[in-house]
Amino acid sequence: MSAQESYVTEDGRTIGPTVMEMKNITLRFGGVKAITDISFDIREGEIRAIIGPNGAGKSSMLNVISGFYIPQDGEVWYKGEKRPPMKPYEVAQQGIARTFQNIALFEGMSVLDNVMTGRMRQMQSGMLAQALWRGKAEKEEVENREAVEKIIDFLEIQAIRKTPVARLPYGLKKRVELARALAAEPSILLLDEPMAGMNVEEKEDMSRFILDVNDEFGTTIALIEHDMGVVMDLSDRVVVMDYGKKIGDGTPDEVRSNQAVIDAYLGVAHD
Ligand SMILES: Nc1ncnc2c1ncn2[C@@H]1O[C@H](COP(=O)(O)OP(=O)(O)OP(=O)(O)O)[C@@H](O)[C@H]1O
Repeated sequence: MSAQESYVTEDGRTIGPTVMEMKNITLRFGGVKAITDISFDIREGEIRAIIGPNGAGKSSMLNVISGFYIPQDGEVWYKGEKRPPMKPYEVAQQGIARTFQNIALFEGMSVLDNVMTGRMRQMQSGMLAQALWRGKAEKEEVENREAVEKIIDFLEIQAIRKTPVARLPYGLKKRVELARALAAEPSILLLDEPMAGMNVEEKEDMSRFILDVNDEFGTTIALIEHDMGVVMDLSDRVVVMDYGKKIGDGTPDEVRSNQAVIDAYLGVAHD
């Protein structure tokens, strides 16, 4: 499949051309090489997982994609253009939203207000415009509320929309974080270990919501995950990292039968 071609998956979803490309990325922290010469692409509309054992470099890679880290070597290409070094907020403005492994919500604020903060990118009118031209600001406010309410409905969190986040159980907080990221209407949604710390039921719920988001909104999703099992049913393609290197890349079936991947997960010594 060429980078420009689209294809239809077995379950009838259309996967488009390449939207993001990591080319020969190397990232060091002092003497530690967290990522060594890794290349892979992300296609429009796909669910792309990056997996690997502890310390493999997954978080580092997610942080390169989201602009938190600038790699010493390599290039990030987005929508056909090489991305210059950017601040994380600039990357977010380009339509790349993320969630965090350790939930980063405003605990004292309600679910609704937390999700509203995800709309910052869409809020055009500044203070002056609001003062001079109330109509525009009001129209925007209505649009923002409508978009947020749609997401709240979609993720089935209506019942807790007024509840302060601090009072919610872990699994629901994760869902609120997903809602906030979605409120930005991202082209690419980055999920940092979305299932970490969840019980089986919460994992099943989160998997379903990730699939539904991808299906309903056509959002491209890249996620990192430690646990190989949970992503295999979810992902179209999987990158496998180990000790900062890419050791596998392909469909879940291809990756599952890759000997280097099996060895890495069984903890077989490497040279
Ligand atoms: N800020 C940092 N400073 C120094 N070394 C770091 C930093 N962040 C990561 N590393 C090192 O880079 C390597 C890759 O770490 P990274 O957190 O990216 O792996 P990971 O696959 O996400 O691991 P985990 O599954 O445990 O979260 C590790 O050796 C780690 O100690």
